[in-house]
Amino acid sequence: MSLYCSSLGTKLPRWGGGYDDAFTLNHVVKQQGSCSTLNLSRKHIGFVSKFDQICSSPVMEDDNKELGLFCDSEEYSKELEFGVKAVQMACSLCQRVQNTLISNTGTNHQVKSKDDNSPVTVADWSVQAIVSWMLSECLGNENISIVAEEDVQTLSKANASELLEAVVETVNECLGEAPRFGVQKPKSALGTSEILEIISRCNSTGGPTGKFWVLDPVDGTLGFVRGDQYAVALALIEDGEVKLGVLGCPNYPMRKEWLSYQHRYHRIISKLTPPTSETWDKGCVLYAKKGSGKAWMQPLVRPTKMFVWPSHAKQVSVSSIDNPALATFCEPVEKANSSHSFTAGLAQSVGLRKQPLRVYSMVKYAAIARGDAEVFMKFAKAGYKEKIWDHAAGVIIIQEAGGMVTDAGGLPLDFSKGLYLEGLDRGIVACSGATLHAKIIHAVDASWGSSSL
Ligand SMILES: Nc1ncnc2c1ncn2[C@@H]1O[C@H](COP(=O)(O)OS(=O)(=O)O)[C@@H](OP(=O)(O)O)[C@H]1O
Ligand SMILES: [Mg+2]
Ligand SMILES: [Mg+2]
Ligand SMILES: [Mg+2]
Repeated sequence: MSLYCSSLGTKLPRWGGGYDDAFTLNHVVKQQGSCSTLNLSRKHIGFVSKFDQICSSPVMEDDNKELGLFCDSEEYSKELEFGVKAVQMACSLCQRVQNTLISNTGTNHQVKSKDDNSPVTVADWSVQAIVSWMLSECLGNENISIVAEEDVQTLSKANASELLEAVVETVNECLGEAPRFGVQKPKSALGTSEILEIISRCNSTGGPTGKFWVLDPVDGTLGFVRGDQYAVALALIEDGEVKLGVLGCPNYPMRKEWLSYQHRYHRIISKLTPPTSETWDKGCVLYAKKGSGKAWMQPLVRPTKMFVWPSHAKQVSVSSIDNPALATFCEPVEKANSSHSFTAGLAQSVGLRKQPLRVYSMVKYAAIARGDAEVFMKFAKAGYKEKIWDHAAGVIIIQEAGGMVTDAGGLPLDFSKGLYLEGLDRGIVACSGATLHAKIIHAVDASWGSSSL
């Protein structure tokens, strides 16, 4: 493997490991055409200048070994690449399904109700099939273990043949597009039993050891069926720690103010910018790798365009606002999912003055990571156990973008205990910075006793 370097980057303002004299080495380009950015501390600066001098000429493999850095920076790089490709493909699938749902060309069989009355749609199962297929196909069948939200019980029922047919058609239509994302499509269309097997293969139960993926195929399904915000969330966990997060937000608006338009949003946007417009109006995929100190955002791949990894990514970081009066806090839309009255009390005691931004799905995590909001709080009813797929991708992306995510006791969320965030203290608090976070944690303690939660 040869590496080429074209420029020495800027001094980093912040360095996760505590170094204050670190640099970014930009544009290290592998022969295969994939790029990465490395963070180098003072002790590596000799190599940086060496790279700078040999600009555009190959670095010998021995140099790479000596640096010992490329191994680090390349850890999980294949997983990240195919995780992002899978989420990009899934977003494109979801957009098609949501368009048919809200234009009423979709029929009732595309949405079902689960035992807990929450909705599940053709898109939830189809995305789970696509991501499961992609990861197995591109990263090797034997290594893949996936924890995911959906199972095939409803789909396999005798009276669900129309639903199953719709899933098979949606999955194959999406796979037909695989070459646009740099992935070979299957030689022939996948059959019904194959698709059921691919979906049900995502039956890992997580835990403290080993490597597994965590997938929420459509997070905020309620928002999805209402033509509003939703997300596709994929994370990689190893030995109980989230290592990668990828969050697709197909309806994330170009202007943050439009986040609060809720279901009216879709109609407004389609009037302002018709889908044929050359200017892309909405949608992004965010991703981050543990310990990199960076989170990235890509636009969604436009229909008919080719996806080239990792081009067009832009770094995102959290807001610098730490004055509660200027901060925006977000929370779930549904009162059943988080107590609006408890967070209203907290907001008042902390001095958050703006109206809460109620948004479906992990788009709330995306809003914090992009710097469009400063606080996210969720306080579910007593007895509700938060699932790992509802948080893993969002947590790592906020952390790498410079923010903080803990439970209401100030402890990190524990992804090592299986399907649930066992031991979660009261609720989840995500903030752009430590000042706001400390104020909220303090306020929770002060008002918890008098709450009805
Ligand atoms: N009772 C209860 N309390 C708390 N949380 C619950 C509850 N029931 C479900 N869920 C999970 O909430 C996920 C959706 O969260 P949101 O933040 O999008 O909520 S909201 O729709 O905006 O109200 C939702 O994710 P999806 O099922 O992927 O949409 C659920 O996993
Ligand atoms: Mg969810
Ligand atoms: Mg879901
Ligand atoms: Mg669900």
